[in-house]
Amino acid sequence: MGRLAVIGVGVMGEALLAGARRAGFDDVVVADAAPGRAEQVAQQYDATAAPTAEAVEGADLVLLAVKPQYLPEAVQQIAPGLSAGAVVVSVAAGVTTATLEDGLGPNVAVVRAMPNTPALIGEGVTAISAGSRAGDSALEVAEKLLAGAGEVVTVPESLQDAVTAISGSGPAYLFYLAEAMVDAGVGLGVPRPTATQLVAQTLRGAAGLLAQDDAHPTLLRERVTSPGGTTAAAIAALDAGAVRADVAAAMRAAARRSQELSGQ
Ligand SMILES: NC(=O)C1=CN([C@@H]2O[C@H](COP(=O)(O)OP(=O)(O)OC[C@H]3O[C@@H](n4cnc5c(N)ncnc54)[C@H](O)[C@@H]3O)[C@@H](O)[C@H]2O)C=CC1
Ligand SMILES: O=C(O)[C@@H]1CCC=N1
Repeated sequence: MGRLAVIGVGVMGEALLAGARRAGFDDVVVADAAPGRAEQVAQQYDATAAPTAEAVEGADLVLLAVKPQYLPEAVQQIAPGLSAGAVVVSVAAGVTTATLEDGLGPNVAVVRAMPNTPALIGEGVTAISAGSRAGDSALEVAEKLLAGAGEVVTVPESLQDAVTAISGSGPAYLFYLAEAMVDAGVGLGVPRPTATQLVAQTLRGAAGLLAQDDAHPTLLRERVTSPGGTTAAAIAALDAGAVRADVAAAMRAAARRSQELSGQ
């Protein structure tokens, strides 16, 4: 599998590193700008810590997991040390493969990826797109890396802003819904720990039903909704509050922000 370098081991870098270890990558170097962070993560995942510029030396595969705002600096640091033919996978929201290719030079293949935080428990989903110099073998190696963190789908880069709005930011929408449900449950008199347990297991169970073959959200919702019953009353209140339109507006805002980040 060759050597993997992970540049930036914050929330997402650590989640994908855990996945990479599960997928069998056993020669891993990690770097982070925060003092002591790389050493701590290296110890936890049986990897080696190195400064950013040195971490990529001899690496066949490089995972870039720093915030978009800090990416130009990280790219500048790693470009001189990259091996010819290395594959660089970036998870930075809104940063195009063209921008990365400009900064990294002509000798590497770039793959843009949008993962999500359930990667932490191997239940993530990542959408990947090939840059202009990334052929099938580069996509395959990126897929191997990311498959340890969950499912992987390939999309044209033109859809990256949209998939960021769906699955990249998506877990936050569900946590937001969970917070609202717990608070409302407490408002209805249920103790907070019990309300939290009920909401968490309801989301887990509903997600399990949705993940079954041929599952359709509309049919699943209809199965819960008895004529003249409690669910019908709840859904009518959601519709009166235009929640469906609000979800669409929220996702358009996320896609727009992803696009804005491309211009920065
Ligand atoms: N958190 C999420 O749900 C998702 C995040 N992403 C993307 O993942 C990237 C990382 O996000 P998070 O992990 O949430 O951020 P984070 O802030 O938790 O981690 C970023 C890490 O990069 C380190 N860093 C910054 N500059 C560096 C440099 N030059 N060399 C080495 N390390 C450096 C920071 O010290 C930090 O530990 C972002 O580009 C974000 O767009 C993508 C999908 C989902
Ligand atoms: O909020 C963000 O910008 C990152 C990208 C997708 C999820 N978190």
